Amino acid sequence: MRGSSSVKALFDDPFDSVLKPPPGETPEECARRLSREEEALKISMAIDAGIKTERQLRKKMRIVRLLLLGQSESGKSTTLRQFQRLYTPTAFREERILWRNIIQLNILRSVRIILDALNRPSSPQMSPSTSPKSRTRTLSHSPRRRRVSQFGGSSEAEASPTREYLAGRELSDPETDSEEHNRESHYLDPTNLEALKMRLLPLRHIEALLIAKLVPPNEDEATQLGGSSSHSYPPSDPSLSYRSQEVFVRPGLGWKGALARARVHYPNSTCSNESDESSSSSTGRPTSAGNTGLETSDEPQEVLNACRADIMQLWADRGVRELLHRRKIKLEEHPGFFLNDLERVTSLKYTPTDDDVLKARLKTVGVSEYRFRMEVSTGREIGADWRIVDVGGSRSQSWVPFFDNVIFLAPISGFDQVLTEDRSVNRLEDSVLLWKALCSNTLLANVDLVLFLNKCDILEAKLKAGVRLARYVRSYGDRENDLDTVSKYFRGKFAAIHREYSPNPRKFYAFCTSVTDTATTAGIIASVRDMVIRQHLKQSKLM
Ligand SMILES: Nc1nc2c(ncn2[C@@H]2O[C@H](COP(=O)(O)OP(=O)(O)OP(=O)(O)O)[C@@H](O)[C@H]2O)c(=O)[nH]1
Ligand SMILES: [Mg+2]
Repeated sequence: MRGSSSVKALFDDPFDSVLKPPPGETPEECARRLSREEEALKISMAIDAGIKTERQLRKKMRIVRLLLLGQSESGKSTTLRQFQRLYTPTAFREERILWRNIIQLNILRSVRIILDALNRPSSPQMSPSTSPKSRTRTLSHSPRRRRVSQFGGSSEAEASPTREYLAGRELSDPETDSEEHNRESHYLDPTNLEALKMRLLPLRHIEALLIAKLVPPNEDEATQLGGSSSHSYPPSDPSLSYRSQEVFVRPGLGWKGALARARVHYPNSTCSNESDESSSSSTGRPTSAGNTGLETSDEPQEVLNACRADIMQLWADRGVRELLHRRKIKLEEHPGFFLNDLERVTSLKYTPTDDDVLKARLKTVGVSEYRFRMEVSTGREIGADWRIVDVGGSRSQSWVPFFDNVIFLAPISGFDQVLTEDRSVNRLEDSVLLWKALCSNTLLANVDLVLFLNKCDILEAKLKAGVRLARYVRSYGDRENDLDTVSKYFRGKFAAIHREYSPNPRKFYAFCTSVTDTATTAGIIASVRDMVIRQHLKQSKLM
């Protein structure tokens, strides 16, 4: 069968009929035809040569592949944004407006944390009625649990949380009392507090609206509410599970596109006062209705603007500050904290600045690759095409093993904090373990590692506020408790691990960074870029 079909194929060659000379061709016609064919062949060969040259050029222009690693909240996506800001400034500027929705979500999260603290009874050991300081002089406290709505709306307005709030009036705390803040702040009257909480109910609707806007329809799993962050260490109160969920995106779903396109229709848009914990995030999630939605695209900003005075009053309230302090909730240290910028960020004409975009928090889950060609000339043409891979931080080490360069981010300010995903693990300890695993990875044996000892600004603020590193890192001993000494100490420790665990001797670059700071980070990123390009040139044997 096979033989007969191949013989048949020879006779049926479609080229035969097309290429054979036309019947009755004269010698002159034949000469003209051959000349035309020769010309066509020359053109075809020129095109082939062009393609070959272009291929060779592309081969020469190596693609820079850079991997960002580090635990969740270490600053990987922020570092990526810094690259974008520096080397694709036009795209970065154009996308700034899309971050407004993320910043709105960040504000809503902060407000939710405060309201949850107000609505939620504390654990017995944290309550003022049982804390040693207050045992003799506060109101009695019932730890009975109640159902509360996400944004206020307590069904038992006079239950224990309000009492705890009131109890704060009778307590004095040296840390909060001495602050300048106390001169201006005062305690809200309980009735006013309840009224304020009610006025903030529309925020619940707005949060659901924004989540729907962020995620296209039918992709419910793409954006979820994850755990809380920035718990103090050691975890003194296991019941401190205030609802501080966080929105996160999976890569490749184009959340920016979704934000740019979506108008949202919320079927039951009245703000109910029912106490349903799950209503805003999952079951009550509004559905996107493309551009036919009822809401204006600016509705979240309008609502935030209308609630601005109330949010400011809530945040300035002395009772709230004391309650948060007792619960060890350091809101200012949470990523995406904008409550001190409310006047500006809730104005109707607000457009995020570069700094706002870097400060905003949007958790990444999974592995996302950002491809770009540097808009800004680097002085060398080679290595203009970059692929930066941002591995959504988790403690799992499922990162892609083959990369030319790796930046590892260790947020050294986390020495007194625990991980969001495992509250029994200290953040610094986790970073050290990840670094050790990275250094000893044989697949990355020939890759030079870059270490960013990140969040140095937060570290400095902590040290200046009197938090002693030696309390958490015993080996630190009685060295000076200042940024310079502490960062040198950390650098030495990380360098020693690198030396000990690297399969082969290799170079090691360490920088103390605050990647939200544009001025200092620009220089560091330029050095990293040059270093990465140099390495590629070396690998291409061009140097
Ligand atoms: N103050 C300060 N904030 C920082 C610094 N680096 C990052 N942040 C903030 O910390 C938060 C977390 O940073 P991300 O870049 O989202 O962290 P990530 O490593 O990508 O985290 P995942 O997406 O969970 O893996 C953001 O709100 C940043 O603005 C820093 O050096 N200083
Ligand atoms: Mg990220």
